[in-house]
Amino acid sequence: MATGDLFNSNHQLKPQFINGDHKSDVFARSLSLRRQKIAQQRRSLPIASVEKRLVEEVRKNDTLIIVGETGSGKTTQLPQYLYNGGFCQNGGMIGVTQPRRVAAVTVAKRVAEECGVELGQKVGYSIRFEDMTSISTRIKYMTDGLLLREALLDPYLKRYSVIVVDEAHERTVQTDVLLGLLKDVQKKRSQNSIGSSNNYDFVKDANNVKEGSNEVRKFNPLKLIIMSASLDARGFSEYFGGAKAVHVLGRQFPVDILYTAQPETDCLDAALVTIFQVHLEEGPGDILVFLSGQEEIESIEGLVRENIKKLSEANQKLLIFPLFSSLPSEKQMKVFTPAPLGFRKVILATNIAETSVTIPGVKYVIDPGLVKVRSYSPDTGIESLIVVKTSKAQALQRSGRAGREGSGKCFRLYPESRFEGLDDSTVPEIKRCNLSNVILQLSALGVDDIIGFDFMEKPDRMAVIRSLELLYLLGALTDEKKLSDPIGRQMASLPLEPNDSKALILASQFDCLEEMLIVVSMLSVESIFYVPRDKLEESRIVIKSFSSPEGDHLTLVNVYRASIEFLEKNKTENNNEKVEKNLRKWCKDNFINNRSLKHARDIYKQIRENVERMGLKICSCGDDMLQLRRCLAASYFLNAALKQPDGTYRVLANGQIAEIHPNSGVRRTKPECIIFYNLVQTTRNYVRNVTRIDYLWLAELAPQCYALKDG
Ligand SMILES: Nc1ncnc2c1ncn2[C@@H]1O[C@H](COP(=O)(O)OP(=O)(O)OP(=O)(O)O)[C@@H](O)[C@H]1O
Repeated sequence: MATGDLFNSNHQLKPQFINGDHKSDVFARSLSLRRQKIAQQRRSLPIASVEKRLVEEVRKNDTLIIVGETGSGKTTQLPQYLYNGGFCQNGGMIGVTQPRRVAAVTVAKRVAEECGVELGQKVGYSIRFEDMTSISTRIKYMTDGLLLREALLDPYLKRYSVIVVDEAHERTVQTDVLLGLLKDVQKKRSQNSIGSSNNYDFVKDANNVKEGSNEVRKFNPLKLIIMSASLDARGFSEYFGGAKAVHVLGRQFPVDILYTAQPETDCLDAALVTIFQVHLEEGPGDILVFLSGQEEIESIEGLVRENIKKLSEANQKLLIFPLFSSLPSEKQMKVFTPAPLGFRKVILATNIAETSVTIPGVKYVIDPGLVKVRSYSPDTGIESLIVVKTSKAQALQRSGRAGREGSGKCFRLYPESRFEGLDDSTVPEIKRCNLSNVILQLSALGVDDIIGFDFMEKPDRMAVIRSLELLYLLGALTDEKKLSDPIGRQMASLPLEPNDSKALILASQFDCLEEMLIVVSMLSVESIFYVPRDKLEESRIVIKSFSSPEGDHLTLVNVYRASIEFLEKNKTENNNEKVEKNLRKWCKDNFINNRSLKHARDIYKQIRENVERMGLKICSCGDDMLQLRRCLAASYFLNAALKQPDGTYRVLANGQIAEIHPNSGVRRTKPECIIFYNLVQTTRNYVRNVTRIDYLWLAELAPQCYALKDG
């Protein structure tokens, strides 16, 4: 490896001496030490002893199922073995899908480091709104949803010689759709194969045949690998026509599993007690706690902070890091930085840290055994999040996060008898979610018969019908259930939920696309406002200055505009770092989550590029937001609700009763008729992100839904 490569690598090291000529020497030496350590770690992984055999199996089988213990090295090593085994010759790529963004990003970083290359070159990642790849990328980690999107532009996925579907046991809705699609792509590619499966010489011209041309396409066969630590190998093998399954035996380090003697009634309290028990009684090592959501994480965070203060000074060296999906990625990445010497990290995470992720330093896992999942009722059309028990597969993945760099311990906050009673695997998401996005994407891929699509497990018929109805009402599907042109096609090309895509398309007709881009971007991130517990009253007054009496969507526009105005004013600074610093202060003073706002700005930029490419007219409605409200009514008409005499709201489309969420700016004024962005079900039904509309607009702007019923 050339020295230049070493210096380009994406390492975390900092030289210890920084004066004089020693600087680069010391730097190179510590880098070389780290590389030696990594090489040695790689060699000691259980999967290393079967490298040759695995490559051979992939050569011999077009589809292979690989089951191996957590931490055995599947995710990080297999793609490198295949690369070295010649599967990327002449431009083919190895694509590895992950159910979660954080895993795709962190694993890509690690593999780039292991290969000694700069991230984004030979090894890269691609997730929604973030592409870290280049033409040189050969090993690409990505979310399963992203590969689905790629299939829209490249139905034969011809850039890929191998696709690895990692953590397939999670059975996210995207994984399930992807599996059906990959099966089909694989069949089509082998029918038009340029040679045997052993031949991995990509024939350039054959792979560059234009879509839709009459030329005979010739492709390399697509190698497909399905991988997990806790897989129902038989089910997957049957689905793939008796595909071969191989097991990688052994784990690198043992993990002790401990259970409670009795069931715990208060899981949060049990988690809190266990955190301090580990901190005060166990040896060095970081703690990873699995919690069901942001709310639980924030409440435990507060409690841990309070309790730390009660400890002796020597014991106060405990650092807390939250980790959940709506946390901006820079903040998520902080979790992966080692704690300073003498400190212990406690990471409070949702199940985004459950699979594939290695958090350096973690030795202890605390698992209350609960997880928040999507649940969908085809009867009401309401999608909600509910907390359920994990499956055995999930419990296994969680304990697998300890013991990655040495032996570990996992504290399950329930008795062993409960573990025995858990389901083996999680109910596939496709059985419990709104399918409109999936159907839209499949329609764009030419799959019109959703019920007949080769799913590993069929979705609920009623859920399919509901989603078809929604897409039809949005104008995305024709009477024949085919993708409409241009609306449906345009909607499918945007990386958003169907409702949001439709809102953008309509907004260009309502001359408020500029504002709708802001609304959709701001709604794509969670919690634009950040309110510390001890400043509730002060924050309320400040936030009110952005607040629009007409509704929360408009408030979001106000916040965004104010931040842009602030940035414009500071432009003269000519110093980006200073501008960013000023903006951070501005956000802090205004109780705005700086990271969320930045994230929203990035998303805005990307969707704006998308709609520009589609040729939509971008106009601003200025200060008169009437058009924006009308456009919201025209797009989110199924989320319209009317005030009831008791102050609650009745959702017109399905009769559900809900209250306006306490965080909404119109909770007090209670408009007669509202449009909301989402309905969440906790102990009560709450509608969030609410804006006032005129009831009469519904029949005018959404006659397909309201003219007959209420006209
Ligand atoms: N970012 C990292 N920092 C330090 N070590 C890492 C990192 N990523 C991976 N490793 C090491 O490589 C080992 C193998 O990780 P890998 O993700 O390939 O395993 P896996 O078999 O895919 O596990 P899982 O099923 O849990 O995803 C880990 O146990 C750890 O020792």
